[in-house]
Amino acid sequence: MKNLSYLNKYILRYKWHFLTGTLFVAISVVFGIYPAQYIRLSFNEVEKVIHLYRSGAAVDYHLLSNTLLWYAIVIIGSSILKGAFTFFMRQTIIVASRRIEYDLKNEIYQHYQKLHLAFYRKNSTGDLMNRISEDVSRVRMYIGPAVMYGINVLVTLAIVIPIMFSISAKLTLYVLLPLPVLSYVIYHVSQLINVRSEVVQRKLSDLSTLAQETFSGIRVIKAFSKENFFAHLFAEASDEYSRVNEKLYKVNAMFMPLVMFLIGLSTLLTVYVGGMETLAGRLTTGNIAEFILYLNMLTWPVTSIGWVTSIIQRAEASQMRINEFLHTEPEIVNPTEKPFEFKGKIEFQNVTMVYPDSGVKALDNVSFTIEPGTTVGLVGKTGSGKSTVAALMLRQYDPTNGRILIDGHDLRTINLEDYRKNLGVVPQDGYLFSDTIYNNIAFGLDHPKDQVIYSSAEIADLDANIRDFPQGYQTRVGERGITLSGGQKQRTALARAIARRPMMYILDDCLSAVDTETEDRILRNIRQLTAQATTLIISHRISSIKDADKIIVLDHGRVVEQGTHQQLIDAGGYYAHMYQQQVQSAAQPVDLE
Ligand SMILES: Nc1ncnc2c1ncn2[C@@H]1O[C@H](COP(=O)(O)OP(=O)(O)OP(=O)(O)O)[C@@H](O)[C@H]1O
Repeated sequence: MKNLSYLNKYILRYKWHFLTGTLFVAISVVFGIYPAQYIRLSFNEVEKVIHLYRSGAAVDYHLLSNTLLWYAIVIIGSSILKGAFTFFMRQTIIVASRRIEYDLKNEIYQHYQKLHLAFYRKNSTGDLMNRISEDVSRVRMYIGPAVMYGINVLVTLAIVIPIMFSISAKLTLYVLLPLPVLSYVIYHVSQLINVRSEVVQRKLSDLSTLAQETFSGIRVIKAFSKENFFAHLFAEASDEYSRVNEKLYKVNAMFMPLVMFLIGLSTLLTVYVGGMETLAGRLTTGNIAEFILYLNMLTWPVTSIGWVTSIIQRAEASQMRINEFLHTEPEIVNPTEKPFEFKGKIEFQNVTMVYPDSGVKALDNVSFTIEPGTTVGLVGKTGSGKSTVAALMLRQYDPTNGRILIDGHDLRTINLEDYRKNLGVVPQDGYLFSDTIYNNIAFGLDHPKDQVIYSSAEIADLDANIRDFPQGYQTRVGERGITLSGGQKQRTALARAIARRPMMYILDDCLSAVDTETEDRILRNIRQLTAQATTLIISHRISSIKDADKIIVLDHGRVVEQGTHQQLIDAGGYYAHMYQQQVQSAAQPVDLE
């Protein structure tokens, strides 16, 4: 219960729901008692009349039928009221549990949003999804049904058992004897059902993951003629799923017969012991009928003790997993609310970056300066640390050593939101949302205007392409939408950054799928748009950065050279060699043999 105590704040928030719910439970139990008592009275009335008849005395049948009719009305009326209050009980407690489920999901989701990128690398998407859906559902079972039936058990036992004892302590003890056994058995069967359901759930999720992978990778599967292989994998996974499902059905099938057997045993004991007591003159036949009804009232609550216990155990395990995420502190938080106006100067001072999860040293003692309004090229071979520079500039990670100054202030001390608002970032993999092209370009804007969206697409050399689509800017991309070409995707991601009219562009190899001519045109367009904007172009293609005011050359995480294209060519070092290689391979005739 230690982990579940986290939910107390929510239970307190909805305390009135729970308090009125408890009251409704009590009222419904009280109304459940009347039918039992009036059944006893009816039996006693009929027994009295039988005695009178046998003794030859006059019998007032009219009075008897009136009395029985009146009892019947009370029995039906209280049953209806019991039903009504059970309905109110569900409306309060179950509704509160649904609201708590909603609040908890939102809390987890908002917390996810605050967490740093390393957290997302450590935990799989499936795990994140499971905690917000599966685990929260299990926790809801505790707040809703478990609390409701828990209250029901307590109230029913507290009201019914004293009444039973007041009639016959002996009969009560005999009748209650099988009930703890019932509860214990239900607990074990429920545990078994839970364990097997979890296995079924896991197999189902394996099956869905396989199906999802197949659909996402269908092009590769077809290209490699692997359809039969995947069909075979799917059949195997399906067989496994139905095998574990059969095992679950077996325990499920045991559940009801077991309950019925134990309830039957209790009823048998009531009739037998009650009959003996009636013969001894200590009870009436009405009492036996009354006891059978009390027994019916107790059966479900006592059964539910086992069920509720197993729900609580599962909820505890789920809440533990949820708490583990909720207690993960975001490593990068906005340090201040003080407004920050970014002018465009960035300075890396002896920056070293070792990724905490992989231990890879991506940058080693890197120093450089980017002056406001200039265009800087960052070039290097694959894996040399270029994207890491961009990630550090965005403060997606903090450097292991050294510091990054933004207009002279340490990046760790400035208002992150204000700073990031001024950046137009186009990552290597410019993710697009399953939405219209228009909305994808407008993503970073609070109040998008058509003119800004269209002009941004024009600057990214995309407008003509979009207008060729039958639905133009309203064309949907991604799932259930059209498939954009690699270059179109990259240019849409670029238009999204341009639409913000940022102070600084960080273009991380984002035009690799676009031909060099178009790339030149786009970069010229950006320069024309904002002369004051600072631009960092990351590329392994020298043609993309050769016109930059400054070029920084990275190799194995170290800055090996800095200067303009001409200076670096003249120096005849690493850059000049790289340039030579790229020029040669571009000029190489393609061997068609
Ligand atoms: N999030 C991360 N966690 C752990 N290691 C990482 C992470 N990102 C990059 N690395 C590692 O850091 C090194 C530098 O990677 P980085 O992406 O910065 O290189 P790059 O120059 O941008 O390469 P490319 O041109 O192929 O994109 C690589 O060895 C990479 O495996």
